[in-house]
This record gives sequence, structure tokens and C-alpha cells, in this order.
Amino acid sequence: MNTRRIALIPAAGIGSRFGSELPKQYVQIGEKTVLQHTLDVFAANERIDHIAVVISPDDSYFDVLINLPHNGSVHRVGGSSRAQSVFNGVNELVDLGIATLSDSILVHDAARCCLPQTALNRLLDHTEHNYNGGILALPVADTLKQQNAHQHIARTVSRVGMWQAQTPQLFQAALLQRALANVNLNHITDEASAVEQLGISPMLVEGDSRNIKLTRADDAALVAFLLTQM
Ligand SMILES: Nc1ccn([C@@H]2O[C@H](COP(=O)(O)OP(=O)(O)OP(=O)(O)O)[C@@H](O)[C@H]2O)c(=O)n1
Ligand SMILES: C[C@](O)(CO)[C@H](O)COP(=O)(O)O
Repeated sequence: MNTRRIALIPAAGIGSRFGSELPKQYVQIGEKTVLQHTLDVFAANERIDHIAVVISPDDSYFDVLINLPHNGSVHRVGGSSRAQSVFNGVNELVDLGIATLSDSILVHDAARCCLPQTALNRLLDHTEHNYNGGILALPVADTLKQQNAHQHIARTVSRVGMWQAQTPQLFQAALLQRALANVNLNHITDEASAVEQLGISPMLVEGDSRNIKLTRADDAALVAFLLTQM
């Protein structure tokens, strides 16, 4: 069977930590909004068949600020958490027949707008024949400290074998649906952790330090610089 690769971009957050007037995905950095940069990364990759964006049901910015790629669709089914938005999105893609259960879904944060094509292609290459799926991630580079109740150091945690998860996170639609249906969507922070709870070990594929998530206001300067290098 011919399986397709579908990017699913959750973009229904409010960006509370970023603290701008507009949700951060609609803030302009350089020439374009953050979400537009992200969509354009996937639109520029011929291995991606479709790009689906999940926005909030009451979003009033998307239609005004975003040019949807020719192979894109928008879904006003965002939920109260990132995982709920992803779950609603994949369910709608399957219900509408945009995705089949055997298609690969690449979930990618709208807020990671500096994803290099090299990293995206590495994930696609490594997961091509892997039914457990896989994610981009980077080995932890700093020394890790666990805090006590007074925010002093309780202990140093070994960083050996520890990775920081990035996105995209790629799974077959059927696996993603099964995994997300099985967890509390308010408690998980990425798709892989839901898949792990099924006893499945997704692959760790080396990510890229440029693939940062725009989270706080002071990330914007670095994102602006990285976008000039792409
Ligand atoms: N209910 C939610 C919450 C988040 N997201 C999306 O998930 C991605 C990663 O989330 P995050 O960076 O935490 O964004 P926000 O939730 O908007 O930020 P904050 O946690 O600071 O409020 C973002 O693209 C965001 O728009 C979403 O689709 N639905
Ligand atoms: C999915 C993620 O980007 C992997 O690092 C991250 O967990 C999202 O976290 P957030 O709290 O929703 O920003």
C-alpha cells in the first residue's frame, strides 16, 4: 500500500510564556509570521504529501495572516492542551479521509519554525521502515541538577543516555490514535510519551540545535537570527 507523509502542526496554543498580544505563532519574525515559516519548511519538502494545521475553534488570525500551502488544510479543532489538539487533529484527518490509518503523521510544533531540511530528511530516512515511529531529539549537553523543595540542589542526575525531545515526532496514524486514546491528554507533553505507555520504544533520531521552540520572549532574537541562516 502507498503510505503518505502528513505533517500535523498544532497551532492552537495561547503562548502564555511568550507573553505577546497575539498568540506567538502569529507574531512576525523577519519576513513572515512564525506559523508561516513553519508551514513553508514542510511545503518546501517534496517528501511531505500534505500539511494539516490545527487551530483554535475561535481563532480570528489564521485567515488574515496565513497563506496555506497548496497541499494544506486547516482544522478548527484545537483543544485545551497540546496533546488534545493533536488527538483532535489526527481524528479529523482520518474521519475526513485526508489520512488513512497507515499514513505517517509528523507532528511538529508551530513554534519550532527553524527546523532545518537536513533534520527533517534525517527523520524521514531513519523511520522509513520502522513501525515504532521516531522523533528528533538531542543528547543532553549540560550537567543535570534535581532540585529540593527550596530550589537548592538535591542531587546531580547522570546525563548519560538522556536526550531532549524535539519535533517532528513521526508515527503511523493508527498508532498515534491508539496511543493518544490511552493517556490523560492533560498530562503528556509529547506524542512519544503516549506511544511509550503502550510498551513501544520509538526511535531517537539526531535532531538539530537550531530546531528550538519559541517559548519565551527572549527566544525571539535567536529565532530571528536562525531564520536568516536557513
Ligand atoms: N492547547 C494547545 C496548546 C498548544 N498547542 C500548540 O503546541 C505547540 C507547542 O506548545 P507551546 O510551545 O507550549 O505553546 P503554547 O501552549 O501556546 O505556549 P504556553 O505553554 O507558553 O502557553 C505550539 O505550536 C502550540 O500552538 C496547541 O495546538 N494546543
Ligand atoms: C513536544 C515538545 O516540543 C518536545 O520537546 C515539548 O514537549 C512541547 O512542550 P510545551 O510545554 O507544549 O511547549
